[in-house]
Amino acid sequence: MRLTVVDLSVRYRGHAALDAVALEARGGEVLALIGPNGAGKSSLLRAVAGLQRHGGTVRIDGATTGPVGFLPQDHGARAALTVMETVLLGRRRALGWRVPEAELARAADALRRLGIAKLAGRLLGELSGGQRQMVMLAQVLAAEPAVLLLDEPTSALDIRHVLSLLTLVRELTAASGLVTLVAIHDLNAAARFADRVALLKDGRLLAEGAPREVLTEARIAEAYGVAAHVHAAPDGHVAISPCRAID
Ligand SMILES: Nc1ncnc2c1ncn2[C@@H]1O[C@H](COP(=O)(O)OP(=O)(O)OP(=O)(O)O)[C@@H](O)[C@H]1O
Repeated sequence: MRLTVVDLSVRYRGHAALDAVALEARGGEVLALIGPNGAGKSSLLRAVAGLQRHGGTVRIDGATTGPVGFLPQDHGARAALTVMETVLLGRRRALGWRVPEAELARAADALRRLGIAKLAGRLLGELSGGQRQMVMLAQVLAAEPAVLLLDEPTSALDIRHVLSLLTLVRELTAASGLVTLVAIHDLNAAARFADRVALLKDGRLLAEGAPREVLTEARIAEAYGVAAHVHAAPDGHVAISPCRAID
C-alpha cells in the first residue's frame, strides 16, 4: 500500500487553500498533518478522500481511487439511529435486506475495540460529543479501508480516550498495513503517535519528516508564531511546551 500525493492544489473562489503539496506514505505508517488554523489540513484530507475538487494527483497504489475511510471534522451525526445501526452503515456495501450475523459481529467488534460496546443500543443523537466521535470512527473502521483519513478525531475526547484512540489507530495501521493521515492540533500527540509529521502553513508544506526533525522550536515559531520549549521526554519522544505568542 502506498499513498502518493503530487502537486496537490485546492482553490476556493480564487483563494489558494493548498498549493503544490507533495506527500508520500507507505502502508503501516501514521502521518500527522499539523499546522495553524486555516493551513489547509482539512482541504488536503478532503482532496485525498475524493470529496474536494483539486489540481495535481492522488494515487492509492498507483490508482486514482481506492478504499478510503474518511472521518470528517464535523460529521454532523445527529440521526435517529442507534450506535449499532450507525456502525453497520459503514458496511452498507456488504448488506442486503437482512444483516448477516458476521456483519453484526464485525460491527460489535469495532465498538469493542474503541471501548464503547456498551453504547450499542443507544441513540446517536443522545450521546455526548466525544462518544459520537468514537462511534463515527467505529463506522469508518468497520468499512475496513486501506487509507484512513482522520480530521481531528480527538477534538472532543478526554485525555484517556485520546490515548486509547490514538493507540488503537497506531496499532491498526501497523497491523493491517493501512496508510493513516490524521490532522491534529495536539503537537505532543503527533510527536508520540505519528511515524512522520507534515507541517502545513498557508497551504504550503513547510516541513515533513520524523517528529523530532519537524517539531523544532524554530519551526514552531515560524508556523504558529509561538515560542515553545522542545525537549526529549523520558520515554524518548519529543515533548513540546508552548510558552508565549510571538508578536
Ligand atoms: N468551503 C470553503 N469555501 C471557501 N474557503 C474555504 C472553504 N473551506 C476552507 N476554506 C479556506 O481554505 C483555507 C484552508 O482551510 P482548511 O479547513 O483546509 O484548514 P485547516 O488547516 O483544516 O484549518 P483548521 O485547523 O482550522 O481546521 C482557509 O483559509 C479556509 O478559510
